[in-house]
Amino acid sequence: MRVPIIQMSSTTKRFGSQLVLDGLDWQVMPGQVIGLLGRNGAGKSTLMECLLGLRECDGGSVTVFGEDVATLTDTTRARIGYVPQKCDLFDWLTPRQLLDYFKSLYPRWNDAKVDALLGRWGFDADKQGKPIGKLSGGEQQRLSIIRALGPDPELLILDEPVSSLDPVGRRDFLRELIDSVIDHGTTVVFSTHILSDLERVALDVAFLKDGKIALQGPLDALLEGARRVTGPSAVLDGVQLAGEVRRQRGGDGITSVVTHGGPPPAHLGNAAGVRVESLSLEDLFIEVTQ
Ligand SMILES: Nc1ncnc2c1ncn2[C@@H]1O[C@H](COP(=O)(O)OP(=O)(O)OP(=O)(O)O)[C@@H](O)[C@H]1O
Repeated sequence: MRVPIIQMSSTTKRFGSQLVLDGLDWQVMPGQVIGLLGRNGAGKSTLMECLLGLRECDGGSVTVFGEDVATLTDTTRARIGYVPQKCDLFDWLTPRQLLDYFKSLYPRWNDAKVDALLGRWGFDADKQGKPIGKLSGGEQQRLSIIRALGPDPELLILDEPVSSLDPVGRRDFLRELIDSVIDHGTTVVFSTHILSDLERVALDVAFLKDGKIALQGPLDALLEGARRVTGPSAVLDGVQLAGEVRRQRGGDGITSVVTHGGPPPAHLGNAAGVRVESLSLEDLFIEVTQ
């Protein structure tokens, strides 16, 4: 039996009176590559911090590699790579000193990969000797990614890893992710607002809404099945479509239904006044997170 790498059960997290994670249930299986989507403030970073044990939850349980995150062993921590949304690097160290420091903390460290990435991502000798605080935001983000990849993690958690990167940096990062991370069976959870990046990399997408995973599935299947069916309320009301995401009845007698279950039955699709449109990932994002 395959055991989930991440298991969140009835996970709750509040900040004061604000409920951010609301009894969230989520499983991530070995080798899954999941794009985590949600509006600003939906709780993606909070979810990631909770699943890494960096934030204490208020209720429920979170296990990673079968261990309670509140008491993760060093051995298990060493199997996880994390790129936070805000760079958490030590400003006064140089990139080389930072990487040497992290190398000393991990039982396994891939020098060849780190050196190759430093070379390919513009860290010449000068830059490797410059205090991190004096690097640009994008350079710091690249370094944060290299640091996370150094120990060849089995689980990689990426919180908007490309937000400061220029298009070339994003392309380089995505290539690295596809060629040497995903192809090696690493389990990846990453959040991004750049949907075109996600379409290149993610095999699955999960939408976070109202503190829960509102919808999750293989990206291809979701896109293949996503439709907006609009038509007279008299025709659409009372008919439940497969995979309904949202249903809206306008005051003008028109009902709009968003589904991820493919086209509606032919008799409905061909009914007078009924229009069926395929949806892009952006459309689906807007509809699911509305
Ligand atoms: N330390 C904190 N103290 C109080 N509120 C917090 C804290 N961290 C996050 N929040 C609140 O929790 C909510 C979720 O924040 P979070 O950063 O997890 O969202 P997000 O989905 O990652 O957003 P974005 O897409 O903008 O990065 C927000 O409303 C935020 O204001």
